[in-house]
Amino acid sequence: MEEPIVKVEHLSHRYSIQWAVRDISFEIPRRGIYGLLGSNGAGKSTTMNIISGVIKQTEGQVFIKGIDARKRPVDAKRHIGFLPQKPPLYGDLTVEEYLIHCARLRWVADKDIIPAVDEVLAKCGITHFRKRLIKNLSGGYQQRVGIAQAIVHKPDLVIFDEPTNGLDPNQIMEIRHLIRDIAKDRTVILSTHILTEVQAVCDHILMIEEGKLVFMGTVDEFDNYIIPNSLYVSMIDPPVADELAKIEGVLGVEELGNRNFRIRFTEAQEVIDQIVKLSAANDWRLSEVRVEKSSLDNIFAELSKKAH
Ligand SMILES: Nc1ncnc2c1ncn2[C@@H]1O[C@H](COP(=O)(O)OP(=O)(O)OP(=O)(O)O)[C@@H](O)[C@H]1O
Repeated sequence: MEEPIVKVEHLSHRYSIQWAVRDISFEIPRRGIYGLLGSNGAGKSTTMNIISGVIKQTEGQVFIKGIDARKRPVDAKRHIGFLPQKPPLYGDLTVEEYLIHCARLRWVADKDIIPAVDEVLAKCGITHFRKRLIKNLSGGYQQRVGIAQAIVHKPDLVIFDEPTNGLDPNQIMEIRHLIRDIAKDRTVILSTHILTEVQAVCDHILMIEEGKLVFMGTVDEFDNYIIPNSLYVSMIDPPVADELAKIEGVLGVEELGNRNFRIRFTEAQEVIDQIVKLSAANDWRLSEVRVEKSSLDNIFAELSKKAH
C-alpha cells in the first residue's frame, strides 16, 4: 500500500513554557488541497514549520511519504516545498538568479537547473520578469516568486503559509488560481484564518484551535457538521410569538422584527407542515419559510467553542 504523503502522530510543540500545538494526529493520504484553518495564534504556522522541517517538534512524529522527518530530515525535505508566511526572498537578486540559487539548494542536478527554472517561471506567470530585481516587483508578483521557489524541485507536497495575506483582491484571485493549478499534480496544504479562502480553494479542511485539531473532513462535511436547527419564517399577518411557540416540535421562537421569526425545531419537516396548515386555517398569510443553514462562520464559532 502507498504511504500517505503526510502522517502526523501525537505532535506537540512548546515554546519555552507555552504549548503552541498539543497532541495533533492526522494523515493526508492522497492528492488535493488541504486547508489548515484556525484563528490567529491557533498553531497553524507552528504545525507547518514542523512538517516542513523548519523547527523540530517537542513531541510526536512526522512522516513524509513514510520517511521519519526527524531522523532523516534531508530525505524528507526533498519531497517538500514550503512558502513561509514571510517569503524568503532576496531583493537584490533577479528572479532568475534567485530561482537558480533555490534549485541548487534543493538538490536539483546541475544539468536540470535551467529547464526547471524555465518551467517554474512559465507555470507562475513570471517569465517576462526573469531579469527583474525581486525588490522591484509588486507584492503579488513577489508572492509568485515565493511560490516558484517552493515548487522548483517538483516536490510531491507543497505547503503554503497564509499565501494570500496582504494581497489585493485581484492578486488574491490570481494566486488562488495558481495554487489550484499547482495542486493538479501534487498535494497542497495551505494555512489561512479566512473561511472563504478555504471554501474557494480547498477540498479538505483541518481545523486547529488552541493547538488542538478540532475537525478534519471535506469542505462539504465541514459545512454540514452542524445540523441546521432553525427555520426562517415570514408572515404578512402573523400571530403573537407565543402562539407559534405552542406548535408541536417547536423549541423556541425569536422575533426578528418586520413580521419575521426564527423558529428552532426538533424535526424540520413536521414543524413546516404544521406552520403551513395553521397559516392556512388562521389566515396568517405565510410568505416565506426556509431551513437556515449554518454559515461557515457559525460553524467556525461552534467548533472553536468545542475546543475549549
Ligand atoms: N517563536 C515563538 N516563541 C514563542 N511563542 C511563539 C513563537 N511562535 C509562535 N508562538 C506562540 O505559539 C502560538 C501558536 O502560534 P502560531 O504562529 O503557530 O499560530 P498561527 O495559527 O499560525 O497564528 P497566526 O495566523 O497569527 O500566525 C501562539 O500563541 C504564538 O504566540
